[in-house]
Amino acid sequence: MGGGPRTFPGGLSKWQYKRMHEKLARQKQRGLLRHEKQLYLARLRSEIRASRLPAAQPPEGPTTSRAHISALADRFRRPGAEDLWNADDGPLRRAKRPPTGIPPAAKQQQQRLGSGEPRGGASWKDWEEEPALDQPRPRREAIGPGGKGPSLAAFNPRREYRTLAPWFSRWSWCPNVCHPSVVGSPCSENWPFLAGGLTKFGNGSGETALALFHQERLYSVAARRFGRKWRPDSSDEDGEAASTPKRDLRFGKFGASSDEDSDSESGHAGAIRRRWSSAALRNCDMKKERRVLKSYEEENNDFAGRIRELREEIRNREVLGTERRRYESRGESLLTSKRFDECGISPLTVKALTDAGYVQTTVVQEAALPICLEGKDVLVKAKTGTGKSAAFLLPAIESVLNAMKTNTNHRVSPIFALVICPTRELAIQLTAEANVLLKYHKGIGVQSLIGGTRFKVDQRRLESEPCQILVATPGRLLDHIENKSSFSVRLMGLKLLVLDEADHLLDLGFRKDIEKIVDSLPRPRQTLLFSATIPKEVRRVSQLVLKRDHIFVDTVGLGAVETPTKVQQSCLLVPHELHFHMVHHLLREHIDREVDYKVIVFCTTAMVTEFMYIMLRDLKLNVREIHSRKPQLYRTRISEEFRDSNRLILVTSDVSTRGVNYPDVTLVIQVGVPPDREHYIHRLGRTGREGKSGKGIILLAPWEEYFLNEIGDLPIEKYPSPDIDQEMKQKVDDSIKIVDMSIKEAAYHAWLGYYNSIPDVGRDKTMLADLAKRFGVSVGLEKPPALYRKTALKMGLKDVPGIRIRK
Ligand SMILES: Nc1ncnc2c1ncn2[C@@H]1O[C@H](COP(=O)(O)OP(=O)(O)OP(=O)(O)O)[C@@H](O)[C@H]1O
Repeated sequence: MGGGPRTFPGGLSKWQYKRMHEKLARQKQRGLLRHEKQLYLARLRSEIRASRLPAAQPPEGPTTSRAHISALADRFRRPGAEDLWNADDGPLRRAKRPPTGIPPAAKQQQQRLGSGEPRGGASWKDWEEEPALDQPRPRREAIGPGGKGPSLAAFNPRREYRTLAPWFSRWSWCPNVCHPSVVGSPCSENWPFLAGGLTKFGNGSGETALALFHQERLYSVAARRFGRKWRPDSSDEDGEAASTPKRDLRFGKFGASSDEDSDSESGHAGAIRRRWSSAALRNCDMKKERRVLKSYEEENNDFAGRIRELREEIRNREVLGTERRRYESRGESLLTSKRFDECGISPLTVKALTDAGYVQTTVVQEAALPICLEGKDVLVKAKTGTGKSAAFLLPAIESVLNAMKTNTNHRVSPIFALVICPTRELAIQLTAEANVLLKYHKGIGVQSLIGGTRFKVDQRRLESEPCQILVATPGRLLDHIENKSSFSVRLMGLKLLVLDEADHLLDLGFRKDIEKIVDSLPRPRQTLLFSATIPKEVRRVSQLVLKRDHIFVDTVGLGAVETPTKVQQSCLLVPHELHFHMVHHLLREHIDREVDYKVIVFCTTAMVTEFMYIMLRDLKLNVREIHSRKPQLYRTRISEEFRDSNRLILVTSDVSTRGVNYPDVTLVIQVGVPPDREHYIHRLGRTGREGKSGKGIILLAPWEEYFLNEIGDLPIEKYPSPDIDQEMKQKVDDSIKIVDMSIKEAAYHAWLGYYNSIPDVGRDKTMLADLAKRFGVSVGLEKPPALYRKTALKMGLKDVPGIRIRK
């Protein structure tokens, strides 16, 4: 006889029980197959629909190499695209210049101008003469003409880009930068020959010469990507590039994943051209085609046209520059003179906006709305609290209105607009804001799909109530896509996708989920990406979700301060042992000064947040907590309470870092290093919203001071170290004592895990263990609590002195 019980639940015999389970498994399998089939059919239908609407499709068929280069160049010419340069883009091609330091094309241009020849006739070949490709190239001089500064030929982007970028941006925002009156500008100091050349032509021809210079740089990079044949002399001053084996003919540098990079086919006579879909991020969505390289000159002979385009672009930049200066001269007032009724949005939406007190647009709304409403893909960067939410919700509503005109015969309406954001609080807030804007649009519904609620309840709500706009967090959204075929079918009608806090969503933590989600969405759609911070790496990845011809709207500006100017920022260095005392002191001080105080205290982890909350509550402060370990209903209730009240302190973790709009926050305290610069900016951005003033203090232990290098460009002052009187210190110590030992231990473990994940700290495990011990002492632990062996192994902390392992 086999082992195990002889009777099974329901009085079934072993075999009956087994058969019942097999039957259930078969049913499940069938269900899954059915689901897959539905998904497959839905995709087929969408493909067929898309093929019947050729105008809405991304361009098909092989692209010429010229168009490819031109597309690359286009990206580089967009305002703010300077930060797309890779560190290894290589040096510029050597430009042959007369000793006067004036570029040859510029010189000819000058002559043509003198003789009345049109400016647009300058040829690319005039500008540069390339030595024979297989000939050894002369080593470039390090000093520019006249020995005064670096020459164009000596320009090494790896080293010089940081110098050049602010100059470029200043030039791009300031049409007169090359005028003789600004000879002392960075342009003339760093690039005397260029500035000299440009000033001689006055403004207009300076533009052309500079455009040529710009184009030279664009094309040298494009050509370098195009293949070895067009790579310029790679030996730079330190000879590093020359000694490094270069990868040959390769395309698709933008955002190529590592396995794409290691494609062994590259490096042969034919180049592999890769075309990314605008919708999906996976390899399977990539087409490979072989083709023979044409000579570069053959493909680039319409230079007059290119120059005209570049001049057009420069003019646009000047207009944007004027706009920006106007904005700055208003003292960063949030609102512009443009009203919503001039934006081309539906009158019913305008009515709802007026009811909500929105009459004029904010700077970001003024800049982004027309482009979004045109149906273009957009990447928008604007400071925290400047009204980005409305800037994407309004186009979402418009796209639903447009879609509903043609899609009327559905029993359950498709989801036309999908907004994805990283946290539940933000999703709830956006849903509420969208509801306000939809006040007069009967029959259009917005719903949220977030974790922490019951799947079945969500499902019923989605099916029974109107939902043309969906605001979701990635995890729960993916859950529905993977487990509910009818939901995936509804998404097949999608017209607009928005990623709010896009940099965070495209960051490693969320990237996989976002890839899967984007994969399951229809391709002909508009995509909008919004954030207050867009780091360079994310900018590259974002290009895989956006169409090639997307527009980058940057209301912050390259090199400008990314934080609200009216927020006073300071930093306080205090040993760990005094962190909690110091937080209490800062809060007391602020409460005494501000009648209607509203403070957010950010802690590194959920458990440290809980510890801080219990301690401050015991110290009789009016305090609330929100973190990931609290149930969703509780989080929502506290979030609403904090939004609507004053004289309250919210202790929270990173769940409140991004997007959440709590009006009139007077102080933000950040305890410990944030995971990165972006977190610092977003946390700080909870105050000083809508152009109001506020204060931010970051409290660090002396060993955490290294983080200040990451935010060194922000206007942060040193906070004078306050004295904590003995009586207060004793009170805080007493409150620390009353916190439950299990919470203290959990806080220690969480702290250790958090700092272990920060590369700058987690590298040196012995030091980390020592610092964690000090943190443990600061929360009242006499000795560090033991870790599970498995956890210690995972964290690389096994056998590290100071780390105790549970027996
Ligand atoms: N046109 C407008 N007129 C008046 N107030 C506005 C306007 N647009 C937005 N606001 C207000 O500005 C505040 C900030 O808006 P919002 O939350 O959209 O900022 P955000 O840029 O998305 O911030 P974050 O980067 O933190 O997500 C909100 O209180 C909102 O009501």
